[in-house]
Parts: sequence; structure tokens; C-alpha cells
Amino acid sequence: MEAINVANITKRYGDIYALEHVDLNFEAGKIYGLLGRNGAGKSTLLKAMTNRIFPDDGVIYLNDQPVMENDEVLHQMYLMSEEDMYPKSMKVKDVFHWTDEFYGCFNMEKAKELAKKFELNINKKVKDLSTGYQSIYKLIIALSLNVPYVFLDEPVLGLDANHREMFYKLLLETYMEKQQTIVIATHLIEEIANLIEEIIILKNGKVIVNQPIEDILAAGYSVSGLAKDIDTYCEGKHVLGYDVLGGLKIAYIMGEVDKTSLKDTMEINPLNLQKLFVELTKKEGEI
Ligand SMILES: Nc1ncnc2c1ncn2[C@@H]1O[C@H](COP(=O)(O)OP(=O)(O)OP(=O)(O)O)[C@@H](O)[C@H]1O
Repeated sequence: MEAINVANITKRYGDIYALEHVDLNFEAGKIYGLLGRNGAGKSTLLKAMTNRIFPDDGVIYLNDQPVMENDEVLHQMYLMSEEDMYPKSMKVKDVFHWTDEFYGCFNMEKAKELAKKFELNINKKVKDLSTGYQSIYKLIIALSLNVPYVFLDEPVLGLDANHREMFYKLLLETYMEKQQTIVIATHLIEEIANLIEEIIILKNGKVIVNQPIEDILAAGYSVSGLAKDIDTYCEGKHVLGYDVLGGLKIAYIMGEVDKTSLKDTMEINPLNLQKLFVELTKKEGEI
């Protein structure tokens, strides 16, 4: 079932098209990965979906209702982003309190429990938190709010590896329990590869990939071997790109695996999401 419909959204900043004719559907109860290089339009899209900015063209609907200045709809969504919604001089526990006041569906008990897990002192002012903890307190809000739509813009910014793993685990547990619609925008592609069901890739404000992660990974493969053998093997194939390591070459190929011209010295492997992303979003002339 389609829950959010992004219909023909365009957002310009001067001459720059942050988003250009973007059409997307988000189904209820799924986890989406929103990927794109720096400046691709990820944050702009999430902000438009949550009414933080207004598109120049197009409409965004949540269950057929426009999100624009629609309080009823906005109370069903939470966007976690770098932007602070409250003054930085506020204590974390007060941010929790006001979030509860605004949404009316904040699980304070869970938030306090998570704060203990992450060793976050909720009596501290937001401005006194380290970079990692500035993300952590917002993640705790995202995990403790009982809203059906959660948008996470760079959720693990500044978190150490242990805290990142903890967060992914907690996010999955929360998702299993509440079956929310979750959209995660991140550059840490491999870290979310096992978490997401659907993948959206933006490039220069346009959607270039929008499909189940399984499908896109199954649509191609990589082959490695001696450079000259790989070059011969790749003739006539849809090659996304190459990596060269000494005399060894790896080619990233779209299409069904062709075993007919494969040599014993060559090895076939599945595509990896990060590699696929890099190849699909490379600029001309970039290595
Ligand atoms: N308030 C603004 N004023 C001017 N230009 C903006 C503004 N917000 C975004 N942009 C521009 O719109 C484009 C898309 O930016 P956006 O922040 O959505 O990208 P992003 O994919 O989230 O990037 P990153 O991964 O670097 O955070 C960029 O070219 C950016 O410079």
C-alpha cells in the first residue's frame, strides 16, 4: 500500500535544482535507504516531505492528504536531522518533555532507558554534548516516538562504531515492533545494506534508482581476473566500471552472468551495494 506519494517535486535554489521532477512512492511499513552523493538532494527531499521547506512545484501526499501545513499529517512524522528544533541551551530531558507535548505519543520510559544504554546524561544541555551525543539524543527521540513515519538524515553522524551497531540493532527492534515506514539517508552504505528493503538513489536532484535492494543487486555481478582476460570478457557487455589492482582487474557488469567465455582463472562475485553506488554516481572523468 502506498503511504507517501511524492508527485513531481521540483525545488530550486537560484540556478541550482536541488530536486527536479521527483516522483516517488513510499509504501507503509518498509525501510528505505536514500542514497546520493554530497549535494544530490537527499536532505532537501526529506525536508520537503516533512514540510520544513516548500517545493517550487509538485505536491507531497501522506495517505492522500497534502503534507503542506497540515498539522494532522505532520504529527505522524518525525525527521531527525542535523538541524535543531529546540534551542541548544535546553537540557536533553526538556527536549524529551517538549517532544512529548508536541506529539503526544512519546515513550518517555523507553527514552530514559535508551539514554542509560547509550550513557547519555539527559541533565546536560544540548550545546554541551559532544558531536556523537548530539546525534544520539535525536536518535533516542526517533526510537521512542510512536509515529508511523520516521525520516533519518545522516542518523549516525559522529557516532563511534559501537554506538552505530547499537543504533542499527535498536532501529530494527523498534521496526519489528511498530512496523513503521522508515527512510534513512546516509553515506555509510554498507552499514545499512542489510537493514533496508528498498533503495532510492538521487543524482543531481533526480531519481536514478528506485527499486528493491535485492533486485538491483541481482541485476549485475562483478568479475575479476587478469586484466587482459577481463578486457576480452567484457567486450559487448554493459560494464559500469572497473577497479585495477596491479595486474588484476575487476569489472562491474550489469546483466545476467555469462559463463560461456569465463576462464578458470576468473572469479564471479555478487555486486556490492557501495560499489554499485560508486559506479552509478561517478562523474565524467572521475576515477
Ligand atoms: N538553503 C539552501 N540554499 C541554497 N542552496 C541550497 C540550500 N539547501 C540546499 N541547497 C543546495 O541544494 C543541493 C542539494 O542539497 P542537499 O542538502 O539536499 O543535498 P544532500 O544530498 O543532502 O547532500 P549531503 O550528502 O552533502 O548532505 C545542493 O547543491 C545544495 O548546495
